[in-house]
Amino acid sequence: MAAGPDAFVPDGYSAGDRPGLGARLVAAKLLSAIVDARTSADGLLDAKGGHPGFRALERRDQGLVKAIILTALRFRGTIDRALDACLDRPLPPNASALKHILHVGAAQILFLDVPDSAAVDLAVAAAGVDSRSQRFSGMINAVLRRLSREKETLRSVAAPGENMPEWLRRRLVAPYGAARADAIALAHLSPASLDLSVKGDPAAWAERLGGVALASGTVRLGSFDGPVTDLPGFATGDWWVQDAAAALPAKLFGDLSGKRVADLCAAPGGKTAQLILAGGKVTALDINANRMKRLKENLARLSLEAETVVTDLAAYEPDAPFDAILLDAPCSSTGTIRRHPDVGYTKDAAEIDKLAAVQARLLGEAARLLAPGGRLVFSNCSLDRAEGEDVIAAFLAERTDFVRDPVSAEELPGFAFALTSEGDLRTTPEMPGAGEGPEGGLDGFYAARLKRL
Ligand SMILES: C[S@@+](CC[C@H](N)C(=O)[O-])C[C@H]1O[C@@H](n2cnc3c(N)ncnc32)[C@H](O)[C@@H]1O
Repeated sequence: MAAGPDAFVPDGYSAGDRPGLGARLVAAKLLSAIVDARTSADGLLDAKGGHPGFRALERRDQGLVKAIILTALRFRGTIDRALDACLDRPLPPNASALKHILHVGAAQILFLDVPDSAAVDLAVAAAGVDSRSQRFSGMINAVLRRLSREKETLRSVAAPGENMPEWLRRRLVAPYGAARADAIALAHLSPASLDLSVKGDPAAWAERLGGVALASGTVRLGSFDGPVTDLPGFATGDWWVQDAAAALPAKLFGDLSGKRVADLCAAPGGKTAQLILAGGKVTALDINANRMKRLKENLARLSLEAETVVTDLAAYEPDAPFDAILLDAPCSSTGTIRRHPDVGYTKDAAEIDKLAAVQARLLGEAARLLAPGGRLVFSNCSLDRAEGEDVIAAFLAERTDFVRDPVSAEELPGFAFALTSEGDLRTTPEMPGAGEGPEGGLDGFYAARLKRL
């Protein structure tokens, strides 16, 4: 039997006794798993494979837990400051369970459309069933009530960088400067738009779905908060979800008609679909069998075909070299924080250095599979130079049989602003995307195109 919200409740008490309590207990528990145990939120907040407590909640409560957690992470700095302003004395050290209960309450009071009284009462009730927090019930009540009274002043973001974990801010200030790091931090506070890559006719799909067609062909629907599977064109396989920036690296190959193409870190297959539609005879490779299963399902829905191989790239020995290779390498994903605000709390600088070494190794493996004269695009969704520009600089310094093949503005209509002086692609979340207002924003991406001499 799956553990329900009662799994977090002591004997003799049922979370079901109090509507909404189960959702708050699960939210506090999962916030702890993310912040203290550095577990990825995606894995926990999955209706099928997620945390048992989350899976056991009603669909509506699952939506609430998701909203609470994403908001609590997005505004973690602001919430910390607001709570500090309402506390008479600092929280006791090691009172992590108490802190999560307060953050769950504060996220609702400051940023979500939940009656303040319910948020306060349920935080007090959540403390009542947690042996470590019981004795703080009175304090929680007083602090959250004060927060509710003063929320108009306390919820504004005091400094652009206050919601960005310090380690990440340091990593971004160095390459981008303080002003751009601040702009990135502010962009992280708004959820990303829903972007679709379409098999054909972006203008018609934009009109049909009520979105806009970007110059790159992406259809942007702005904020969307429902199951994408219900949208026209999903069941018929006319489009797939893909951020506008994530769709750019595969475009750097242009027409692939008649070419042997390898997508070497392929799953779940957004870029594989693009390579097939560009005319390539595509081999999609990935080390992860579960993710490859998703790639196959995605291609089947889109009625697209590729050869699929599940293996470690290091062990792959194809019959012949490839004319074009995409290496969309695993990375820290700091470019996707608008969608995944947990990344700032589950990753750190040491992990970035580790991933940079993995990327360098995978790039070496990809290079041995490319035919002379062939092109290789290296990409990933990190904002960090160590995982992007530095990997390519080190590779080119060592491999004199490869040169950079700079991308020109004409190749990426509407995205000239994202090209570096060396001809690489570099997007960051504060960039315009659709050009203006809330429709703006892009995931952070890096891509470099190389040519084998
Ligand atoms: C960023 S994801 C790829 C996303 C994909 N290109 C897309 O657009 O849908 C990176 C992928 O690299 C795969 N991977 C990591 N290490 C690998 C290795 N040594 N060999 C092959 N694939 C690997 C992971 O399983 C993961 O699916």
